[in-house]
Amino acid sequence: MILIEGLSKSYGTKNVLDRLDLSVDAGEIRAIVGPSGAGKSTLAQCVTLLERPTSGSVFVNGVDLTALGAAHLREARRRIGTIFQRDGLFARRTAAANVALPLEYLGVTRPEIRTRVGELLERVGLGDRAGAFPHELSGGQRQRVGIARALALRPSVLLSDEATSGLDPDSTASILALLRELRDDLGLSILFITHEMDAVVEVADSVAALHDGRIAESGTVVELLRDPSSPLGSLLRPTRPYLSPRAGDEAWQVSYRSGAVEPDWLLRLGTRLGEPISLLGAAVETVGGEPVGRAVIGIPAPAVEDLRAALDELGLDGAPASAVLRDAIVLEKVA
Ligand SMILES: Nc1ncnc2c1ncn2[C@@H]1O[C@H](COP(=O)(O)OP(=O)(O)OP(=O)(O)O)[C@@H](O)[C@H]1O
Repeated sequence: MILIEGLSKSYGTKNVLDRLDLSVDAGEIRAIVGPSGAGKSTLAQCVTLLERPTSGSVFVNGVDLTALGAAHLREARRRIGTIFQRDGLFARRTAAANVALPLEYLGVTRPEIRTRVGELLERVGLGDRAGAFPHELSGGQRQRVGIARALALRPSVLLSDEATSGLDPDSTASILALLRELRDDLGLSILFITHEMDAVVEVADSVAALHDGRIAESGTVVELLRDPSSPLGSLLRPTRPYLSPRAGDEAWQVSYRSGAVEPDWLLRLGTRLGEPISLLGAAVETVGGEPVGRAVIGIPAPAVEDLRAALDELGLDGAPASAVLRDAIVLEKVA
């Protein structure tokens, strides 16, 4: 697991990370989001200590990397695999030879390398492309080779910095599925840095938004999506343009508090309030196996007073749509 405590990083007078606390458990994918320049890559580099933190500690599997000397740090880094947006493969080496590289550096014997590389390429679904050169592979396949290479030294932690950025939707989906497999099969702690909110919802268990070098908001993806007042939740699944409410109606955003919401809740709400409720927009989906739903509904003004209690009875949370959208826009601008 990764445990980051009070991590600060400055470049000269510029404070990029400011007393940041963060953890990623074994078998957890934790996403880090934030706009360009928020410090996401700096965070990844501080975890491997490629950038030395100005202060604070980085524990990987209980060992404080900041306290290690050069030799022990080199050894500890083997437990951390990294994948980046650019696959970083050597063009003149085959897929197999690229994956073999970390093992060669370590002096592993040739027969052992052959066996291990075969296993790794199978693991990432490229068992039949061992002899292919990078230019003969698709972007998604090259990224898979990069992942196989990152796994060569059996890391317990994987840092993924924009690994799906620039890939086509199919390749992105296959890389995300592979990351989930690695989380589940190998129990990896995966720090997943991205600016792609759909990828976060697709793959991450939890997510933290970086803002001014600190965590502005964090939580499990499902919790955030279920919280109608969460700016990060609204950033993950932005409310799409919705229909205008009828004259005299107010627009409210509601969300499922749990998976136990009855599918005919809209009808029940109208009956309970004795007023016609209109559906202005909705998205209901399964995230990490959990039902998650958000909708914008139009409520006749006289019914608003009873609305919260009625929503509560149905297992729904609600907030005026304008306030939720305003907060989300603020977070998007500042984060
Ligand atoms: N070696 C460095 N020296 C000085 N400043 C740096 C250095 N590396 C990063 N920075 C600054 O630190 C800030 C955070 O950069 P970082 O690359 O971590 O952001 P990011 O959130 O990963 O951005 P992006 O999404 O564009 O990759 C930026 O203002 C950047 O200019």
